[in-house]
Amino acid sequence: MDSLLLLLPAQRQRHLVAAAALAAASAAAYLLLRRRQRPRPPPGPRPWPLFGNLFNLERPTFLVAHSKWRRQYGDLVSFTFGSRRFVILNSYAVIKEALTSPEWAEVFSGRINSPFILSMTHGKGIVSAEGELWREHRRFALKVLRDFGFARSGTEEAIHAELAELQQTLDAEPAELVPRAIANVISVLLFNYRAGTQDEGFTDFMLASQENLQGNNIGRFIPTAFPGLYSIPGFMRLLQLIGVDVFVFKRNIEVTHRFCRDQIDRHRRNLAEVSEPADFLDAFLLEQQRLNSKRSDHSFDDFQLVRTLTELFIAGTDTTSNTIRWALLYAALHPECQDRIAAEVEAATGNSRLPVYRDKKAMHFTMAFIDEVQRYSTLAPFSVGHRCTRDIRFKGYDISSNDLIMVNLYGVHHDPELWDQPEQFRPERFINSSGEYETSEFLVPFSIGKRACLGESLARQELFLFLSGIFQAYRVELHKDCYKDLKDIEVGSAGLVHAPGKHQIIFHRRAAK
Ligand code: HEM
Repeated sequence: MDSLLLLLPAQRQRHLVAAAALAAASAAAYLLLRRRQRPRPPPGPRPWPLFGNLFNLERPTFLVAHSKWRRQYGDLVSFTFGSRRFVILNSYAVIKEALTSPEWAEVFSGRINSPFILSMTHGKGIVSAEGELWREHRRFALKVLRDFGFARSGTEEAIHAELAELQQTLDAEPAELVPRAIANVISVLLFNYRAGTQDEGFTDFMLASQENLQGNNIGRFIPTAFPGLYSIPGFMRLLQLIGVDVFVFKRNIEVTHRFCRDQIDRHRRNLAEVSEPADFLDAFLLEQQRLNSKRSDHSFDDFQLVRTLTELFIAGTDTTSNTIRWALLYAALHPECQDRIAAEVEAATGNSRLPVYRDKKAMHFTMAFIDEVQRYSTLAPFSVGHRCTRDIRFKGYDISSNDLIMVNLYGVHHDPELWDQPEQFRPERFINSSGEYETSEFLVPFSIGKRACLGESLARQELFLFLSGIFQAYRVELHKDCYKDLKDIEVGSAGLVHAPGKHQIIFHRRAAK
């Protein structure tokens, strides 16, 4: 080869050597670039072909992610389920950076883009919407609900109507009555509709919402986790036929949509007589009417309304009522807490009236107890799934816009670097050295950033009024047969909502002093 080269004129020799060097450099650069460009997802357990990490998903995953995976892989973890990758934001620092920093907050504000979910939601509503549609309707909902008195007396009135009834009846049918009372509060705000216990349509609506938030049957995740299988015509029906209930989510959504459509029809029939909106639905229809008279290309259409009502109802019922279930459970396990709350209510009200929201200023222990319940139980352990609106490189790892982002709020609330003995239930951690209630930056049950819970002020008001009102009237006890299952009760469900396991609370009426 060398001798052949020497036969060529000197200039040709130089050209050939230069060309060979160039080719070698290009090949090296190409290989390096390919290596660089191969996506580098956050670390996590090794996936199996086809199934991903299905077999690594010990339940409940949020407990594992917080303790085992964080130790093994760190603050950013990924795993796959089917063909979808999940990325867990696994520490407070990473969550704060992703959801609130000017650089990342907007990018991390997307929602899941699964074709199955989109076939039901069409990307409408607030929870499921993205971009300008989401911003416009989040703003509208916040304004309307604030006008109706989120955190003001309008809501207090609706809560008091339920509370007064609970104080009379709770010892009769407790498991059924608290969720119904909470559902009625949001129903009055949305539809100006308060359901009785015999209202079957409302009960179906409640149960369908409940099942979609709490259910953890694996079948319902299949169409989202395996979009490829979902798009094979008839495959989902085949799974359904062999007993895998892939359509439970869809059936429940249809029940909730039907209920909302009936409410819309009822309101529309009376709209001509409405000058001041009595509820959210009226306010939306009036806005729709106003926009219709100006232009046709607005986003206040009927399906957007159906989705918004459904989402507000679902988001506003099971969340608050399960937080109250956790609170009653911990109060039963720590009886001194309920006595201290009852004493604070008595000092504030003389037990001659129901508690009002401004009483909270003097009820330090009650506020600390509620914070501790929210920390310890963490009702939405992984928040609601987010998505990045574009492919990004974040903290040295690649995250695709198709990845589902899980925000490990449970991990934050049980992080030993942030809390002293986090596995102990201890409301006093929220009482400062002056004996006053003081919350913590690290308590984030409603999440943080642009997507943070829209109903936070309503939820806070409900938790305070319902709990202080219940302990004003009752002392609670866990049924003695439940103690043997206490561990399972406390681990609870592993759906979107973390609900306590099945148990029974007994209500004893407090003796009037
Ligand atoms: C104790 C009760 C509640 C808890 C713990 C809770 C928690 C949460 C969490 C963690 C999120 C997800 C935030 C995110 O994606 O980063 C959320 C979103 C949301 N919540 Fe709540 N929530 C509660 C009550 C309510 C109530 C009463 C309403 C009723 C109006 C409500 C309406 C919403 C809505 C509409 C969203 C979606 C916001 C958006 O996507 O822009 N929530 N909530």
